[in-house]
Amino acid sequence: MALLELDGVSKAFGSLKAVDGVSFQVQAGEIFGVAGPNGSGKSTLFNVITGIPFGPDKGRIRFDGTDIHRKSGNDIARLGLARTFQRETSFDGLTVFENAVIGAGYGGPARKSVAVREAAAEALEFVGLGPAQFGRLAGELSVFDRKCLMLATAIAMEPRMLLLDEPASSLTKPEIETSIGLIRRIAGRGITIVLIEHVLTFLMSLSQHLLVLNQGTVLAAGDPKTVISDPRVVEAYLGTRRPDA
Ligand SMILES: Nc1ncnc2c1ncn2[C@@H]1O[C@H](COP(=O)(O)OP(=O)(O)OP(=O)(O)O)[C@@H](O)[C@H]1O
Repeated sequence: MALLELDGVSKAFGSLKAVDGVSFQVQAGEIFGVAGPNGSGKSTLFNVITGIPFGPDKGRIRFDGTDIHRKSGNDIARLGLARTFQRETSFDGLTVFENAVIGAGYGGPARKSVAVREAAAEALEFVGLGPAQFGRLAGELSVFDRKCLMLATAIAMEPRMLLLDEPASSLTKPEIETSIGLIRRIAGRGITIVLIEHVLTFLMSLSQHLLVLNQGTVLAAGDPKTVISDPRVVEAYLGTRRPDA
């Protein structure tokens, strides 16, 4: 059974159909890539799946067999579905450790405070933010470290599925390489990953399945190599150029 199933999901802003009748399935254990030109509806898709900040207008979304399209973001997170955001998002006036503690306390079944603190510390060290960083204010971190903190906060929730919205944006090439390794290690923890990314090489090196959105609808989906060779994808994504970057 698929871990995540979307069936005819739509979200409009006034007359703009940002997501328009989208259907797909994500299997447990895979890394599933989502690509598409600017404004094609990728982030809106994540918003409606997670209910943060809004759910869909129409359609059905099932997570591990449970209908989630009418649930609150809070309830969806507690079922084991976490997300990160395109922009580095943290409580900048709190420390690195306090941010991760919020994630650890938010998801999963109620845990004792010692277990919450252990989960927070483990998640931070997992992403490379060691104890020396725990007391720093989140707002003082570099872009890369803030992205790592956002990942740690999500991992600390111990989700079954993690939705990553452009984790490589604003990163240098070496940082992108580190991120690829980190995402593989997150998948290695048994967390199913859905990944939005503009950098196609990043998506290609990580994804077992690839879906391309265009103007809110699914343009192509399937094996990544087949999908990026599809002439409709080449045209929609990069004009007449081959999508090689
Ligand atoms: N809250 C909102 N209110 C009004 N319009 C919105 C809102 N959020 C998104 N849109 C519009 O919906 C469309 C899809 O936006 P979305 O951010 O989902 O695209 P995207 O594929 O993630 O784009 P990008 O790659 O640039 O991040 C765009 O036309 C956008 O302007």
